[in-house]
Amino acid sequence: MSDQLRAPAAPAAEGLAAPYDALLLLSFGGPEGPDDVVPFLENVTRGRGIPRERLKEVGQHYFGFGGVSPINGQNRELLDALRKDLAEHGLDLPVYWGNRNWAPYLTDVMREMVRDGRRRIAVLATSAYASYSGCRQYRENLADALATLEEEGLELPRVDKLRHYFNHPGFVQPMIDGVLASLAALPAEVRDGARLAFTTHSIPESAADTSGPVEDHTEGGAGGAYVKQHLDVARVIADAVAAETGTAHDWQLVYQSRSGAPHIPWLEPDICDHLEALHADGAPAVVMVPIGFVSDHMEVLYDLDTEAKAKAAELGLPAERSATVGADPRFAAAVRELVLERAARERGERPRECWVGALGQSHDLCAVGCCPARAPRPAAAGADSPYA
Ligand SMILES: CC1=C(CCC(=O)O)c2cc3nc(cc4[nH]c(cc5[nH]c(cc1n2)c(C)c5CCC(=O)O)c(CCC(=O)O)c4C)C(CCC(=O)O)=C3C
Ligand SMILES: [Fe+2]
Repeated sequence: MSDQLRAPAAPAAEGLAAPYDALLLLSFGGPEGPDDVVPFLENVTRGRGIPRERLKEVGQHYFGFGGVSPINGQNRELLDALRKDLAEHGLDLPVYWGNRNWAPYLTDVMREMVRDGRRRIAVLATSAYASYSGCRQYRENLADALATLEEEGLELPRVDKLRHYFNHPGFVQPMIDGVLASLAALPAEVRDGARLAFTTHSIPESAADTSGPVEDHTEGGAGGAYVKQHLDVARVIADAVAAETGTAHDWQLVYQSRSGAPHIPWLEPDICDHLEALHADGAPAVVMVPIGFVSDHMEVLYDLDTEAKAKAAELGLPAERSATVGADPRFAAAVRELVLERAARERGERPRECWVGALGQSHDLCAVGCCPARAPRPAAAGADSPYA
């Protein structure tokens, strides 16, 4: 474990949540039974041009698990962990939960918050990195919800989206422990030679290139913030694992869960192709580390635990999948710290920065042009927000 990771929590953790009077957990949503699957996929893909074949295939992933996505259960566990952590720290901050694609829907929850008298809302999205899907799209969802409340004549609350937490120690440390546990679960004779395959959601190369602040967008498709942030986290985890085990495991960042039309380039290599390459290279074992996912989403249960594990078995390659952060108490504590440090900055104070790796602390407010959409739409909680 590096010294940086041992660092105590930011002093902001002792502060108050003012000006915030509520915390909103903003997530993707998922089906809770077979009848939900098709309407859920229609919600996800409305206007996004995903081929029918791909939708049928993804529907089968959900039906294979009884039509139930793990994501809502994971969010309920996280809510419990957050409420427990806040209560233990004497913070009387109500926590709400709303989704982009399934009940409880964001707009309904925001309406409830307004009726409960909430005026200033801190928002935690269940996506740790910069990208259109993981950041701006949530900001568009917030703007849509505010627009609806405005039409209904309600007084609008102010919403602030908490910064990207990919490099927060409370997000990274549980994953380091997860990798150590997966290495320990491998047969002793292949453990030292095991490779680490860090995985995240593939996105279109064009979306990757334009992810993050404009000054981060690089010429020639070398990748914007999305790839840089994942590489940073992967390096921190690999270094910490090497320090703990005394063995430097070769590692690579690879991708999973590609959708979209085949002629459009998405980030590669895919995890299954990577497993073949590792096998051909004589790797004795692999640990798959889903750093791109906050909890065990369907992408983790199907694309890694089902499909990639089957590929590894076919190759005779011992493979483990390490744990996602989920409702780890250290992550719940990190969320509290994110709220309190932002609250302190909103009050004009300068709380100590809290991050690991090489990229530094992420911005509070997305600048104009950050993670642009293909077709520009209003987005809240950024420099280009039409709302206060
Ligand atoms: C970067 C990223 C994250 C990580 C950040 C974050 O966590 O937000 C993420 C999360 C998720 N994606 C999810 C599900 C789906 N994503 C799809 C489609 C797409 N995802 C994309 C990107 C991402 N997605 C993209 C560029 C598309 C193409 C269409 C488009 O441009 O929008 C489709 C359509 C079918 C398909 O094509 O796969 C489904 C069903 C679920 C729920 C899983 C569960 O039920 O547990 C979660 C958490
Ligand atoms: Fe997705």
